[in-house]
Amino acid sequence: MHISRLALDYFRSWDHCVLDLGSHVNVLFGHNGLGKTNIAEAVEFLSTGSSHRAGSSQPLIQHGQKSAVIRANVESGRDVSDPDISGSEKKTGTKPDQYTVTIPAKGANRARINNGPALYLRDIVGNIKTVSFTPEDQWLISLDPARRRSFLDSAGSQIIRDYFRVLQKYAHVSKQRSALLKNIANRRDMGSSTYGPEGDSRYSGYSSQGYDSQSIAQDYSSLEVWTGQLISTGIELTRLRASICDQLEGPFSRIYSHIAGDSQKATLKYSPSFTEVYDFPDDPFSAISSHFQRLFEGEAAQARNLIGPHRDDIGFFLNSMPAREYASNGELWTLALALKMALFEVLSEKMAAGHNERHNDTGNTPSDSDNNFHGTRNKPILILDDVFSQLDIYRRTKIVDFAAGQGQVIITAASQSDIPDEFISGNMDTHAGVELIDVEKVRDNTDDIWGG
Ligand SMILES: Nc1ncnc2c1ncn2[C@@H]1O[C@H](COP(=O)(O)OP(=O)(O)OP(=O)(O)O)[C@@H](O)[C@H]1O
Repeated sequence: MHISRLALDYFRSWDHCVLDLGSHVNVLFGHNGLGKTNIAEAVEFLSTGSSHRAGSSQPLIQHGQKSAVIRANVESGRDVSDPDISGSEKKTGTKPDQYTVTIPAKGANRARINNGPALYLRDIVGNIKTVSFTPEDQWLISLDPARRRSFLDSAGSQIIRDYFRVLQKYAHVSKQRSALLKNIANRRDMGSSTYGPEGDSRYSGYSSQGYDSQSIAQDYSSLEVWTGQLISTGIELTRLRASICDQLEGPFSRIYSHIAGDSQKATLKYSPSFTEVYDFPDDPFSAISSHFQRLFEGEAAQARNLIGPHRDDIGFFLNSMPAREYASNGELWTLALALKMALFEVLSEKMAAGHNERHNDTGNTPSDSDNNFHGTRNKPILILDDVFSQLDIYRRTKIVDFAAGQGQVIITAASQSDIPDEFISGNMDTHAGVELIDVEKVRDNTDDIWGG
């Protein structure tokens, strides 16, 4: 799988840009602040529906614009006999699929494949598989849990088809519930006297001033509804995340030992907020519901959801010791590299399995062109965003070795001298050549030459 052409309109610093990419190594170079990472980020967003640099899609839209658009021609080497993934027409050639994603300042993100119907972003997330290595990886294991959740979400959205939908639903429910808790907290603050209609202890703490018993009852029943939805969606998300961690753990441990030496044992452990999903696997709902009841006073006082998958984490252990507390900087880096490489391996296996399934379904044997494509077709796109200037020679070599013989690789660097020689000279075990892309020239290219 690779992107042969990428076009951006009003995406971050780009007014318009059209960029042709090669099927193997693409080196995007140019001075600081030119927009290289923005290009890599657009590919990441197309793939995962999120960006490791932004908590929402708002910063992706150029200042002052109403929307941003990402378009990509995606070559997946689909057979002539494979159904068109947009469902709109039967393909008769090997034309790429054209993906278009529109990110509006207001309203839901929209997507389209070829001339198919308008879709939601969630309908296409995970179709284009990518794994990004970024300078921020050095903090992935050691700093705040939000980074590890973001990794889990990016991995989950690509490994499990339904993951992104469940994640979006959970985010929505969690936002509604915390807004309601804020209302409750505000109303409680409106006065000091305690109000308890018909002596119902559930309402203790509510103020009687400016807040009638009907509103209190309404708040309370809304809270029960949102709590129920938070629990059921949260259980679903927890189970999906547990499955993602299960799938990553084996490759992660093996790859870490391969890099750091056989005596070094690294493990990872999913640490869900809803521990009840493990403690009461048959019926976690009632146990979590009781937990929420016990937390009500705290939630109302702090006006936020105190438990749920938005508090999840992954623990990393090195020789049974928690890596956050014991690992050296170098080891933390290596753990992150091994984690990303493990994701790459899991995604490659999924792609190969999907490819074989399609052939089994159609009864077709792979064509010659398919066999030629096979090496890159079943590999995610590898994004190496400004990593080489940050890495020591040992880890640089590990990444170079890893990228050799993979599918499409998109590398960004401020200077060509940051790129290891192996990439520039193209003497790796490559399927195609190396494209050197001067981003300054891309910036100059504002004509709309998108041809599809
Ligand atoms: N929403 C936005 N609207 C306009 N400009 C933006 C927006 N978001 C980011 N930028 C600009 O994009 C530029 C950064 O681009 P990017 O991070 O891609 O640079 P880079 O070429 O990767 O640089 P470096 O080599 O320093 O990493 C900054 O000048 C920033 O101000």
